[in-house]
Amino acid sequence: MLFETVLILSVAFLGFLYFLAKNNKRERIDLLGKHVVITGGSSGIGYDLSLEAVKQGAHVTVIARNKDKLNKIKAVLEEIRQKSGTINSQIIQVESLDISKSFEETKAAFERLSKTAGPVDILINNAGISRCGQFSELTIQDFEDLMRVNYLGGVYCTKSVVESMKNRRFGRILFVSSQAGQIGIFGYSAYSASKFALRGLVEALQMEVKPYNIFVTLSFPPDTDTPGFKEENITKCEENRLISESSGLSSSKEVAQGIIRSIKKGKFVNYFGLNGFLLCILTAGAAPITSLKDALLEIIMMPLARIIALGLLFNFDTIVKKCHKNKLKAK
Ligand SMILES: NC(=O)C1=CN([C@@H]2O[C@H](COP(=O)(O)OP(=O)(O)OC[C@H]3O[C@@H](n4cnc5c(N)ncnc54)[C@H](OP(=O)(O)O)[C@@H]3O)[C@@H](O)[C@H]2O)C=CC1
Ligand SMILES: CCCCCCCCCCCCCCCC(=O)[C@@H](N)CO
Repeated sequence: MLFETVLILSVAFLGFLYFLAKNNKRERIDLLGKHVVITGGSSGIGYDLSLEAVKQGAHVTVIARNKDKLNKIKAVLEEIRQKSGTINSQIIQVESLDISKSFEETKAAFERLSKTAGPVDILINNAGISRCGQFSELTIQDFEDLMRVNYLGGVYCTKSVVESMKNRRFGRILFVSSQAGQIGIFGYSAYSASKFALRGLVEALQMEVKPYNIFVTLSFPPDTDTPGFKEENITKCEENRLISESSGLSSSKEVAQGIIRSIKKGKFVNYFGLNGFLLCILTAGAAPITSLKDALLEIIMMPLARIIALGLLFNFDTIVKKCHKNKLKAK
């Protein structure tokens, strides 16, 4: 009797999850002929994203501020297009724009860019900056700058494309957050907050745009070897370096390829490596279900992820204590 009850309940539970997963099914797409806009596409992760998108046959628009860097990436992209020689009509364009300055300017730029390469099919909100330092050392300007670029910049760009996506009943939007947008760590009070903000935005936005066949993805890369990362390291405090190192260092190429894959599948979250997987389980919260397998893994593994996180937090506390002692000694 007990066996039968457990069996019936398990089947009912699996059926329920299967129904939920099916209800959230996301159509697979490819990039061929799509208009892909990449913010911050002139350096680091964005640079490799632009390369990958052109290789896969998309019309590519790169947005960033510095014109020299934009011209360089444009030349590289033109060369790839010529080598692959698949479609000569593939459009490549660059636009010098500060995404954090004003919504009106951003909107006008997107209107211009859509006239030449067609309405935006895929928007990759990648441009971002980082400032590392203890809360008492960071200035109010730091907090405002990070929020303006990492959060509001993404809002302005997304608002510039979402109406047209809704009208066309098609669109994919990805936001590059960070593992530091899943957990807060020493030195990242300003940075983590600006990346956590994206989570709330994306959960609400996804719920609103799902009926229009628009899917939104949050990407959580670990430390990645880029010009931005090298610059960040100059001022990085010991505590932050030691804690961040526990999640390893990725290459911008592997991160870019992972991001493109997850956009094509329409995943809600995009992670890298075992730590990235565990962090997504730990922070699944109210993330929408995208497959039966993912949902089962989350349900089964959440307690384990919490236990590992507690052990890790203990380790981080030890690092902070040690650094604190060393600083007192140095004084
Ligand atoms: N590298 C890492 O360790 C990790 C990075 N990330 C995130 O990934 C994203 C890319 O990082 P990464 O490749 O290291 O960055 P880089 O500093 O190497 O490149 C940043 C790009 O963004 C552009 N950009 C910066 N500010 C603006 C702005 N206000 N308006 C328009 N474009 C801007 C830059 O061009 P220009 O200066 O000419 O405007 C550049 O093209 C960021 O969101 C970052 O937070 C997440 C996890 C790890
Ligand atoms: C159950 C959980 C286990 C997982 C362990 C995870 C360890 C967390 C380490 C945090 C790494 C933060 C990297 C930030 C990168 C970044 O955004 C900047 N470099 C940007 O320039």
